[in-house]
Amino acid sequence: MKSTFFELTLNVLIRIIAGKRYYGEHMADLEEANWFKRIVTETFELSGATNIGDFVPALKYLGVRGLEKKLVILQKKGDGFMQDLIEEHRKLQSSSVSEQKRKTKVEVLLSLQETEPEYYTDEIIRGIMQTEIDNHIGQSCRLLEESDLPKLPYLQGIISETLRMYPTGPLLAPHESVKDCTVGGFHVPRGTMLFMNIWAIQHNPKLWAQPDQFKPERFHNLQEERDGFVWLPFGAGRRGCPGEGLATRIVGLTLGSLIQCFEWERIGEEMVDMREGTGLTMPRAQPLLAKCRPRPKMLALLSQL
Ligand code: HEM
Repeated sequence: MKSTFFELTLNVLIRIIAGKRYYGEHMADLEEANWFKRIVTETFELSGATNIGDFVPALKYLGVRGLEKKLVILQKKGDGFMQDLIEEHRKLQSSSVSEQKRKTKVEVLLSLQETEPEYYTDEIIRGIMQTEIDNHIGQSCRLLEESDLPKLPYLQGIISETLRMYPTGPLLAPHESVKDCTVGGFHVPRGTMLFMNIWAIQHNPKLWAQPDQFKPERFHNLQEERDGFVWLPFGAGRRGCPGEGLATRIVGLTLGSLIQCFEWERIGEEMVDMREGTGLTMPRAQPLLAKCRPRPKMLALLSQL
């Protein structure tokens, strides 16, 4: 499932950015797809790595800057990739682009560049595109649509409960205090790096009844979990995740469609291994393998896709 979901995620991102797809039918250049995949994979690997220089600053002066050097090289690769996309769109724009066509993000940014060239430089456009990257019923005669999601509270509960027990970013992103402050009686000097252990908050038995049990129904009508800062898989506040709306829709639509269209089974008698591996986004220790077959009632619809 991991490689399939990875390809889906890359397709969603590149369709928003440049209006093309890398996997499945009507795919663009395979070499370009692999290059994009490598940049995204490396970004996650390097962002999850510990920079020893952050904890022992003296090492920086001794020249131990391995991670920093790798990040600079990665930034250059990302810049090159984005610049190629910008050039490709420029060429397309100068040929004939129908006004009716829905615009990709690069097209919108390039048209802004025409009106405000001082602000929307190529460098700014590359930065905006990359931020997006760093950072998605029953059996009926139609496929699940985004507009169905608000009517599916249990599906939403499954997603919220999964993000409670297995938060993708268990320590959120590192934050730094801009000035001295006092939090819960503790003095926090300016420039302190803060990690929020949301894994611990979301498993705290004082806040959650039977925290180690998977109970999607606990989220039924429970908006206050969010307001009480006890459910924080997307962080909160000004530096909270700007992709939350997109992510919850894509995850809801993907999971809902997989349940709607297929019957799922484990590959053997053993329960699914839920142990956690290491990495920035808390991957599974063992990628998920599962068996699926189309639901008989969905065969006709699936064969038309
Ligand atoms: C299930 C999917 C996702 C989860 C669980 C998630 C979670 C998070 C978390 C925990 C943070 C750090 C927040 C903090 O430190 O307070 C974050 C930041 C961020 N996320 Fe997401 N995210 C998801 C999907 C996305 C998507 C789809 C995008 C963009 C298309 C995105 C873009 C970003 C960006 C740009 C930041 C940095 C925000 C900043 O520093 O101001 N995320 N995300």
